[in-house]
Amino acid sequence: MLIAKDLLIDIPERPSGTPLSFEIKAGEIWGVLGPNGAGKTTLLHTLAGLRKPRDGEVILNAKNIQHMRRKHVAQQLAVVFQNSGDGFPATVLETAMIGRHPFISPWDIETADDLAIARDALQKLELADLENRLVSTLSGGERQRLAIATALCQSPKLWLADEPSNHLDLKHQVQIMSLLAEQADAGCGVILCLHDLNLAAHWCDKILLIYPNGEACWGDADTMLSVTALERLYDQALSKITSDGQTYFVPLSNRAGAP
Ligand SMILES: Nc1ncnc2c1ncn2[C@@H]1O[C@H](COP(=O)(O)OP(=O)(O)OP(=O)(O)O)[C@@H](O)[C@H]1O
Repeated sequence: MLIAKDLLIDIPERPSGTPLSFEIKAGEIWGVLGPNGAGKTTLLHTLAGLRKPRDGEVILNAKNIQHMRRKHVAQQLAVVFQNSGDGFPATVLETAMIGRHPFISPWDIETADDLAIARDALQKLELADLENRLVSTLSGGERQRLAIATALCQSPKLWLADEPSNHLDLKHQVQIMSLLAEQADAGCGVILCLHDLNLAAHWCDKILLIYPNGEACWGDADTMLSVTALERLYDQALSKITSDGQTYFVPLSNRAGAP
């Protein structure tokens, strides 16, 4: 679905690091992990064709994404940004409908089907009651769910989401990750930037670790999520706990009584 071919992301004044060569296949969930500033967002935007790579290519369904029209890219791929600004004043429903724009001709307006898709997405994200509210009045978690509802309206084959659990309470974190897993089960490819190692351990099939010096490595989640690799990645001592067959990573601190 999406192939990175000898890809070097372009972070000004930083060495190029490891060329990235991997394929995100239908049904896979990839987690991108790394400390603040390592380049996760830059990688996601490069994979989405929003930033030019320093070198190499991103191939979306057999075409170089840099040579594709943005509308054609948006018909296949949705991006959930880390912080979606307000832009111009719009209601929740109007914002969700933006997800239908790649499928609407320049002189056409949204159809009843588009409206039904948007309302269905708002329902799934528990935002139906807020459809007439201005986005500027939403809480952080509601905005995040709206960003995901808008992406859902795009019916993407590929999801690129930058910290999709941002601002979400525990129930909604699980709900969003379940939704993304359902999308993967239905044949989508999913790539997520994550700070939560436990979400990564529970939901991701593949992991890409990206270091501030540009080094990177990737592979199956089981092998990538080792304490040694993660401690080096974050420069932070960790403990790994297994309970009911699930793996959890806990940061260690020196505070008395802390884990
Ligand atoms: N236009 C720019 N000029 C110079 N440096 C930039 C520019 N854009 C981004 N950077 C730097 O590139 C690095 C990677 O940023 P990026 O947002 O990709 O990191 P990240 O891994 O997503 O971080 P976080 O976990 O904090 O969200 C950062 O050090 C950032 O300051």
